[in-house]
Amino acid sequence: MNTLQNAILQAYGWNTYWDTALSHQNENIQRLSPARVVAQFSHSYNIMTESGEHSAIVTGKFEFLAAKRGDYPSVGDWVMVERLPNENRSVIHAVLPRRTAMVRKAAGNVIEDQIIGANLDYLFIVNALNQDFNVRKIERFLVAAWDSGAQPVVLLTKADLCDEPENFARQVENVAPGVPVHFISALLGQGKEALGDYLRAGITIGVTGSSGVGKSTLLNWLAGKPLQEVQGIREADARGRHTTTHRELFLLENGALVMDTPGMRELQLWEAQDGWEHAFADIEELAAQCRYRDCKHDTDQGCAVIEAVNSGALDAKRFSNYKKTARELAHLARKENASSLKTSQKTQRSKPNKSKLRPNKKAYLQED
Ligand SMILES: Nc1nc2c(ncn2[C@@H]2O[C@H](COP(=O)(O)OP(=O)(O)OP(=O)(O)O)[C@@H](O)[C@H]2O)c(=O)[nH]1
Ligand SMILES: [Zn+2]
Repeated sequence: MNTLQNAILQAYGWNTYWDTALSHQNENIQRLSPARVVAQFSHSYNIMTESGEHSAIVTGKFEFLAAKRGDYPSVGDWVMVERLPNENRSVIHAVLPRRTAMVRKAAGNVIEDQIIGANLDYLFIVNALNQDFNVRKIERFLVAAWDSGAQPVVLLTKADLCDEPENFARQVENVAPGVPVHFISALLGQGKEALGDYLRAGITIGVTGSSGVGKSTLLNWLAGKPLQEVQGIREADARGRHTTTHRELFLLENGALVMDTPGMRELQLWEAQDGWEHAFADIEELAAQCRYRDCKHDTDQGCAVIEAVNSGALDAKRFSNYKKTARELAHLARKENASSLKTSQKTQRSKPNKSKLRPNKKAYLQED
């Protein structure tokens, strides 16, 4: 069938990009049907197929071949499935290569990447215009956004509580040159028009920000109704009772898709070397002018960064956040090296790119 003509797949974001991506997969994968993951449970998924919502599990072979947590499907992924005849169930054979991915490194004894949202076009970074306003937090969410490949957009909510929002916007612009900043008041219903640029048919948007900044309020306001109720397709279960389908990817009336996963709500620290360099590009630029190439920016011995802090050209707080983030990333990197060393000693046969967190450009699991 022509997947580009299917109204459901199209509504969930299937387009020529994905059609081309699929054409690069092998024939066994091409024979399957595409579907998008709309919710994730511990051992199963809800997916949107060309004939509506199904529950799904991965095949035994998929499980066998999966080397790490990030190989498994995640909300927002396009998966290739076999639909079981006369049932609202499917089995997942493969994940199409992710266009963007929000990756969280779970720091435990073993570092495992966790995909908390796939194929986002935009990441809305939400911060409130009250005493919770925190430009350092925005900086860190930006690292995550740049690293994921999604385009960041800063939304300053609760604008009704603030007399001079422009002051706050300037602070954001200082740490995030070029990143759009918008004011929102869900209370007064202000600021929706500016979001029209992002909320377009087939575009997927993630929402992140600390607890209480107004994410749920924002999402419900954008949807026009409480989201879980909007999308909660009521289905009869075996006993004939009604249950509401759990969702983490929602289709709004204007055609945009919004992702609201528990993991994305409160991002921890990110494995995010690339994103970090991008978020602190100004400091990296200064660092290039330090006298010593391995300058740690601790003493002012020819250190261009310290010099900039002393002269006021660089905000001391921004510099301290830079150092703090650097230390945490270094700590995670050490842990990762230690754990991948352990794994390779244990198995002796190395699986490709095991410790690499960036998404592969090939489908995670290929049928033979
Ligand atoms: N004054 C004002 N209050 C708002 C606005 N948006 C949200 N709030 C309030 O802020 C509080 C927190 O809002 P939520 O939407 O629950 O925040 P959240 O970010 O979803 O919080 P978590 O669910 O903990 O992640 C609620 O009491 C909202 O009514 C706004 O635009 N103006
Ligand atoms: Zn230096």
